[in-house]
Amino acid sequence: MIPAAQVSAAIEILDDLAARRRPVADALKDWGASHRFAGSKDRAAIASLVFDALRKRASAAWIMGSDTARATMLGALREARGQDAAAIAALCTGERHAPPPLSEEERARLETATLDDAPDHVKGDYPEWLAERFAAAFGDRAAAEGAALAARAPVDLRANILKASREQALAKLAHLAPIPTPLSPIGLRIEAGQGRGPALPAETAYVKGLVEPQDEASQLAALLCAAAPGEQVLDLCAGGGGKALALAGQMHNKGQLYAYDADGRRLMPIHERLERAGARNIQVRQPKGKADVLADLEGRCDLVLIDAPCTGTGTWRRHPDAKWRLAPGALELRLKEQAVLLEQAVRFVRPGGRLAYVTCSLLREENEDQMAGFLAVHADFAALPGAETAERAGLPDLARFASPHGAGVRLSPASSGADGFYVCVMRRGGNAERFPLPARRGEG
Ligand SMILES: C[S@@+](CC[C@H](N)C(=O)[O-])C[C@H]1O[C@@H](n2cnc3c(N)ncnc32)[C@H](O)[C@@H]1O
Repeated sequence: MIPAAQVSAAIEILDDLAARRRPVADALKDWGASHRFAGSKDRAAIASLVFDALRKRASAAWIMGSDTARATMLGALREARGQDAAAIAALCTGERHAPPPLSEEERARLETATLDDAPDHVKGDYPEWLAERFAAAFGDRAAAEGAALAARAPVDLRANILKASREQALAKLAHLAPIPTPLSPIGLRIEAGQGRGPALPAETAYVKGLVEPQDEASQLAALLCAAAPGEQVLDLCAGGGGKALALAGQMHNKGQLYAYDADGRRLMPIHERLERAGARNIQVRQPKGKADVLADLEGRCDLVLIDAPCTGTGTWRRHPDAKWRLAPGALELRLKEQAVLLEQAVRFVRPGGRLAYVTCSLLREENEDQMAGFLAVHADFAALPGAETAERAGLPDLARFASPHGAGVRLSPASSGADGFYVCVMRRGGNAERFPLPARRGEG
């Protein structure tokens, strides 16, 4: 397909999304099924255009003065890809499946429209209903934070230190030109291009378990829990096991990690991942109807991790359709689930043990406010200041990400280049001496 035809296809898919309000992956899949002539490179290019249009949906519509699929795509070619009016006009010839030519108004807008007078939620490409919450989280940096969440994300990998050091993983993947991540001592980064990312499942380093895909912020969230070899750890929301695998690495396969999730189906990928990673200290606890499958862990855990269900506002770079599909009701639901989980976790934390609460959200209600609510009724828990959490995890550089709004550490793409994440480690009253010092990081 010629590039202009790819743009036409992207506009068609954006139209479909607007009409049916469904996940972008479904719309792309359906388009592929009904256009079998399109090869994998074309599909990847079209998907990339659609994703860019979704990332910049509000700002593109603002500069074009319209929120039709065509206007959004044309505006995004400028806003996301830096194409000028002449380059966009050259695509819109109306010939051979190309979009129809630019109207005079479209051309003028592409040449001169600016975001100068746009409100923050347009400058930052986030939903208007979240404007107040972004302002509460970031003050006058809300638009800049939103804009960073509307950029493309790099591909981050975690070196699986059970099998290889970061240096060894970098060498094995040298043909992909990875660089070390700036904050995680075990991360590798492959910068984002416009096309397809690396075909990771075909890489020997991946097949052999030397690396796992994991955003740098998610790696840091696990590292900040400072799980130590020999500990008893419960991952209460283990899902596909991303954090559990990182924790097993920290523990050097020593001690025991219990991986549980209320939704047993979400645990399914974990078994194959454990195998590949060579993680031998993880016991998967599958939910079994009403049975209390974690009863034996009561009061025994050195560390309980809640990787909580959340709005995912911190991961919008990777899921740009999610920000427009997020509804206020979903936020309310997540807040309730988080509060329930915090209560459920309490019974497993031994005196002197830690409770780590993690979200990939940037909203205060899901983070600092949720912690304040919990701590207000659990006097036996105390939040470690963000700087101390960083220090104890052997990552003193992260002290600068201590949340300005309360307990915990907050990362965002604008502040750190990684996804948005929030981590709060709390200690339960008791023998503080037993809080172990972290193991040395990065050992192969
Ligand atoms: C953010 S995801 C976990 C991601 C996972 N830890 C990872 O790193 O790949 C949140 C998980 O919490 C689970 N969950 C929600 N409520 C729960 C509850 N009350 N008890 C246990 N798990 C719950 C969901 O099923 C979901 O898999």
